[in-house]
Amino acid sequence: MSSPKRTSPESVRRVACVGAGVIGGGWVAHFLGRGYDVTAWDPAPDAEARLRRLVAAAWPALEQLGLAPGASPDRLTVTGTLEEAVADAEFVQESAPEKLELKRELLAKLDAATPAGVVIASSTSGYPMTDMQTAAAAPGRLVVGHPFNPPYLIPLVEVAGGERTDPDAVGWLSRFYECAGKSVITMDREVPGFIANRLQEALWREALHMVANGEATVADIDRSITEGPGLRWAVMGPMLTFALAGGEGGMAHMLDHFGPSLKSPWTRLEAPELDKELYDAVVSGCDDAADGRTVADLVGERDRGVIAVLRATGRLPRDGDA
Ligand SMILES: NC(=O)C1=CN([C@@H]2O[C@H](COP(=O)(O)OP(=O)(O)OC[C@H]3O[C@@H](n4cnc5c(N)ncnc54)[C@H](O)[C@@H]3O)[C@@H](O)[C@H]2O)C=CC1
Ligand SMILES: C[N+](C)(C)CC(=O)CC(=O)[O-]
Repeated sequence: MSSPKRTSPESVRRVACVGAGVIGGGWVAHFLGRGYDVTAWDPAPDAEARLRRLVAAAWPALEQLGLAPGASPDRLTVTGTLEEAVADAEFVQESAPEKLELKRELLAKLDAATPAGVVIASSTSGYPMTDMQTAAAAPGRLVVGHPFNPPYLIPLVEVAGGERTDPDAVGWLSRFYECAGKSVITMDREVPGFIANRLQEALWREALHMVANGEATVADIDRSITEGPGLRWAVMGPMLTFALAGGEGGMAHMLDHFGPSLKSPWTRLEAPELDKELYDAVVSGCDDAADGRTVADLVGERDRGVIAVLRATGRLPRDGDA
């Protein structure tokens, strides 16, 4: 079967956003800031007013991030029907409520209304595309593109196809998001919750246990992250952060020293077996991620980054402040 003709990711100019709440509206703001023409459709009676307020509120942040030439909120058209929104689209982003049956029906409708070949992405927070593409006539162009709130500020988007998704559509979507200024993780298989939401949910689950047991207050939970590991995570992910906990010995020393604590009652989730395969994958993964940077380089980078985050969040005076 030959691949359908679609505009190259670099040449896309017209984007449609279907569902314009918190995330759909955030996508609209992002694409407008990047200089695209955006059409949007949402069935709620107050959707257009809400969307235009969201875009206006986001615009100062978009200006600070740097607008693309010609970018303007005036390039947003809110349509009266789903069909009008997607009629000329070169890419469609679906951000309707997280209900499986609704997504199935909506993706099938979008597939029927969108020009052949055009890729349709779903913002779903966790449904595998295999479960959502069942009713579509052309499921090959349906891909998950999971953003983070707000999509105009948080760079990450996770891309994953379903069993019936055409691999070319996955590759196209990843490249398109890169052209649109996103930081993309392309997954080669479906994992419910993708990568980041699985990590977030593990933390969230532990937090809820502690609140339910009266072991920590909601404020304790939040401060334990914003004044603790969260500051480092903005600079370096949990893997390299813990590699630095091993000092000059890096992740291997960290695992030898603290690996056995995986089995401690620190977590209420079941721990994986720290066998040799996992040990080696984590150690060599950290070496790859360091990409030639020494421990001293990484320590300097982390420290400068954490100080910048402390300044940016007003916990340290900014350069030039009295
Ligand atoms: N809120 C968040 O932090 C994140 C949400 N997501 C995902 O984004 C999607 C949208 O979530 P939110 O924006 O938070 O929800 P929301 O409730 O803020 O917005 C949903 C919008 O969809 C509209 N809608 C209702 N039925 C529709 C239909 N049949 N077709 C098109 N639009 C319809 C609603 O009027 C509403 O404006 C969900 O799949 C969610 O899992 C993804 C990342 C983060
Ligand atoms: C709460 N949530 C599961 C909808 C969050 C996300 O999906 C991503 C985010 O913005 O953290």
